Amino acid sequence: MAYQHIKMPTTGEKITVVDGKLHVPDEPIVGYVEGDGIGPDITRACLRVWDAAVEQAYGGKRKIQWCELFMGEKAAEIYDGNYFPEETLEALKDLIVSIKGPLTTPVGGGFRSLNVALRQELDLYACVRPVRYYAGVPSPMVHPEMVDIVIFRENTEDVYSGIEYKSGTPENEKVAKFLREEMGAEFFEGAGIGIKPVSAFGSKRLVRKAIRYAIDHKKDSVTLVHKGNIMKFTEGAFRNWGYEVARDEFGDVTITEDELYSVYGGVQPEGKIVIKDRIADIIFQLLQLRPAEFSVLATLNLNGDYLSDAAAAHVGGVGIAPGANIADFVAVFEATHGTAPKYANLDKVNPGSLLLSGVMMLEYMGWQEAADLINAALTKVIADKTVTYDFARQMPGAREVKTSEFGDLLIAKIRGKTDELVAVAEAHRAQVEAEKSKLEEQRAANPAEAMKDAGRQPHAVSDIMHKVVTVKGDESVAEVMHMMREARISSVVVEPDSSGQWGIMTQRDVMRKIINANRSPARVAVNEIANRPLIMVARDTSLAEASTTMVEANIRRVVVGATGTPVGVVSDMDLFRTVEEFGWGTE
Ligand SMILES: NC(=O)C1=CN([C@@H]2O[C@H](COP(=O)(O)OP(=O)(O)OC[C@H]3O[C@@H](n4cnc5c(N)ncnc54)[C@H](OP(=O)(O)O)[C@@H]3O)[C@@H](O)[C@H]2O)C=CC1
Ligand SMILES: O=C(O)CCC(=O)C(=O)O
Ligand SMILES: [Mg+2]
Repeated sequence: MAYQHIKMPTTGEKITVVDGKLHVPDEPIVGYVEGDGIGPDITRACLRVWDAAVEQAYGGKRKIQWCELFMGEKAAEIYDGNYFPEETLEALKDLIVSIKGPLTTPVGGGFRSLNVALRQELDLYACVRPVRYYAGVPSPMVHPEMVDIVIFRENTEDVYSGIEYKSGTPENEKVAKFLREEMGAEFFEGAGIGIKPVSAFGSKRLVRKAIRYAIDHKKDSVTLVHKGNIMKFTEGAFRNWGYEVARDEFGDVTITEDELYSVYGGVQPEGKIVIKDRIADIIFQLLQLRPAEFSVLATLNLNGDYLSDAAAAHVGGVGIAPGANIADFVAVFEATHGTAPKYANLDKVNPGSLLLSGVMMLEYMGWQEAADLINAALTKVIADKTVTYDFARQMPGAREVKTSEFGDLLIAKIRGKTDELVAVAEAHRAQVEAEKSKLEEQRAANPAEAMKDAGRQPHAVSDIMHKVVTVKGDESVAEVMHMMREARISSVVVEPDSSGQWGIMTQRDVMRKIINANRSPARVAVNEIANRPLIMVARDTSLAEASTTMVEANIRRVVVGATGTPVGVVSDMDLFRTVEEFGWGTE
């Protein structure tokens, strides 16, 4: 394509997709947009640091060929009032990987957000925002080092879809009339109306990406964040679709939080990722008070927007909060913050957020060595207490430096010794791991307590069931009695007989059919005294329904089945204990 104002570098090659994988040449052409407000200041500093890191890491063998693209106020000047020229969109698609500074959006009127438009036009459906602690960064938290999360925010739907009808317009009146007269909705006269579309397609592809990330980066959990108690068919559906993706597409590597307690006694099995969910309001508190319990969060668009700025505050603020907008391959990296107009052109703000977005970009390109150098240098410069105003005002004894000076200091570190810096990063990782192991030990020692602690109330049999122990029908009762005593269990499930019926043998059966009958357990096969057919209930059976089943069938335990196979058992004692522990009923 012949560009009007974009100047493609004459050296370097474009990044391509070959056999479903990103192919990055040694001199890739990468797009960048300066952005508005503080954008030019931070972009200028970062370009120098990224180049220095690449040069240092690869001794000149690799080099990024930058191509400036135009959006926002600079574009409007060059393209005669057009803030988002068509050729910028084409170049972003063509170059595949780009990075951008923040862009201004007017509030309450004016043009729609260019940032949101960009994400929708390129279908950059995942907004990925890591939030982690760099040693020495000022924080209002007691243990900021425990914050190590990655937010996967759905980036194309929700209330950001732009389906809004301004109060007083004919369109608003038409929609209001339809909602009132045909849908029976009630709301105040003259209300502005916004629509919140959330689809299975949009939700599932986002959660799929989050789970794949968790697998690739060995993360231990993915938390679905939603306000599904209130917005049942949008936020609640997002949660349900998230669990569906995990179960249907990643069933071999994921377990639910329910199963963590009910099947695995709180001990996370090796290689399995726990899928859990939390309601959106409480997640803000949980991230502050119990950050070690979270690693990957999957959120809808609005919740993710709020949560990423709030989470950033735990580890130094938005000045150090990076992000990426990613489709299947095309990716546009950008800071979490905006244009901070009061600081524009003062050479004052922290370039850390854009800088670390560039680190994510280098990782996306597979240039990990350059990314590591920047991470390490940043840790060291912060440890030296030479920081921009935002950190300096919170760090006693710090020396405030300008944006450009901060860049110079980073470059000096990148060109200096880095072993020491890498050791700091590793020590941090070890500390986070140790905290997670401690939590796991606590969960395993007392799952009910951990469940209560995590704010979870058991509702269904799957929340409180124990894993079933299965025996063969031709084993002798004596052998199975030994095993039951050692394992401290009061029942076993018996494999299907010739007619395909599962059975159960309990301590009570041994009392009634062996001891009372004066028979020798060594001479009797389990099949002879097992009860068939087995009464099985589904995993989502409520505790009240399970209790009714036990009372009506005059049995003391129910077996929980999934697709016809027993997976757990719940006894009357389990119900008793749960009610005693967690309380029950509303009257
Ligand atoms: N992706 C994008 O392009 C985004 C664009 N925006 C747009 O940006 C404009 C301004 O939004 P606003 O709500 O003020 O939010 P901003 O994120 O631009 O700024 C809010 C405050 O955050 C702090 N801050 C932001 N960036 C930095 C930095 N690099 N270093 C240190 N501190 C920083 C400053 O805090 P303090 O005052 O305490 O020093 C600043 O006043 C709006 O038009 C908005 O639509 C907003 C978010 C994202
Ligand atoms: O587009 C904007 O102006 C704001 C977007 C935003 O806040 C975000 O993506 O985090
Ligand atoms: Mg935001």
